[in-house]
Amino acid sequence: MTDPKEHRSAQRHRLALVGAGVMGTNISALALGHGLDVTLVDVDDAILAAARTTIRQKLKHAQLMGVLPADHPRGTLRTTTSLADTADATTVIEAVVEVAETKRKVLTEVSGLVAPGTLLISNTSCIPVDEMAGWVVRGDELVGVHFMNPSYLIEMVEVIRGTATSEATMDKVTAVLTALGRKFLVINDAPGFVINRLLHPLINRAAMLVQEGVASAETVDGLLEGCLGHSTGPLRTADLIGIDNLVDSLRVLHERTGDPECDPCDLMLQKVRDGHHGRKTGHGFYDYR
Ligand SMILES: NC(=O)c1ccc[n+]([C@@H]2O[C@H](COP(=O)([O-])OP(=O)(O)OC[C@H]3O[C@@H](n4cnc5c(N)ncnc54)[C@H](O)[C@@H]3O)[C@@H](O)[C@H]2O)c1
Repeated sequence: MTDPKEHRSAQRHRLALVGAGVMGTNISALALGHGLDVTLVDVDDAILAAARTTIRQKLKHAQLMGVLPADHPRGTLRTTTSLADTADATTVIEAVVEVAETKRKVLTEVSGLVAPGTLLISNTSCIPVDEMAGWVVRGDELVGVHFMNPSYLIEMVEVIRGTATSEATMDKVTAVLTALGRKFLVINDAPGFVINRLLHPLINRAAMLVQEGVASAETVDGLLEGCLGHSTGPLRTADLIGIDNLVDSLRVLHERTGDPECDPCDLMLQKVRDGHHGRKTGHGFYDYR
């Protein structure tokens, strides 16, 4: 049975999510499944209609996998194209594309709309929190939370504390992540944080091996799964993340670290030009059609 205290705690949070793509739909399903009401914002109604279908499928999947609180009443989903509808949220999660200019616009506008004390989370993959803190009205209320994909299946998240992030903000993010049933580890700020500073160059290198004809995608993944115990190889992971998002994230990393391993390889760039972005378009390193 649902613990009434747990349910009341979920009702205390009003979540707004900006960006209804791969991660916006993942985090919405996680939140709704844990009883939190969600306002989901994106730029047009067609994206929001597709997102509603995806969220329904993800909730069904999460339920079948037994990862949602049993008998927990679901939260309510509201979708909108107006950022002004984030104004009454207690927490806003930004999950738009990994392009600094887009994140800057959204974060600046949202931070001007919400009341002081509203928790601002960015689901950034690589853009440092300190960089984003300069774009918002109250940098101490911003924190990075790197939710994993699929968000409802992977319990652990990476929390990035910026230089300005206050203790009160850390208390609020702890409360939200607890309501979402997530475990977390806190790290200091840096481009790509821990996970993507390690994962993204690995994926780039794996794609380079395919590009150079050393091995097929299946073989690269098969070796990392069979020899190193990865649950899914780097190229299947690339298809799940979205190759367009990976290329954007690698560019962010390359610009900010100068690491040549983060310069996106030709094969990934070609896949983006061809519209082969991975699972979300039906084709990437593998065919899903
Ligand atoms: N894909 C992953 O596995 C993954 C994992 C962790 C973190 N992230 C990060 O999460 C964020 C979102 O990634 P994604 O994979 O969901 O990207 P996506 O491309 O699937 O979705 C991004 C969404 O943002 C929307 N958007 C763009 N500009 C907007 C605006 N001004 N207002 C409202 N919505 C806007 C787009 O229409 C799109 O629906 C990125 O920062 C990414 O790096 C991604």
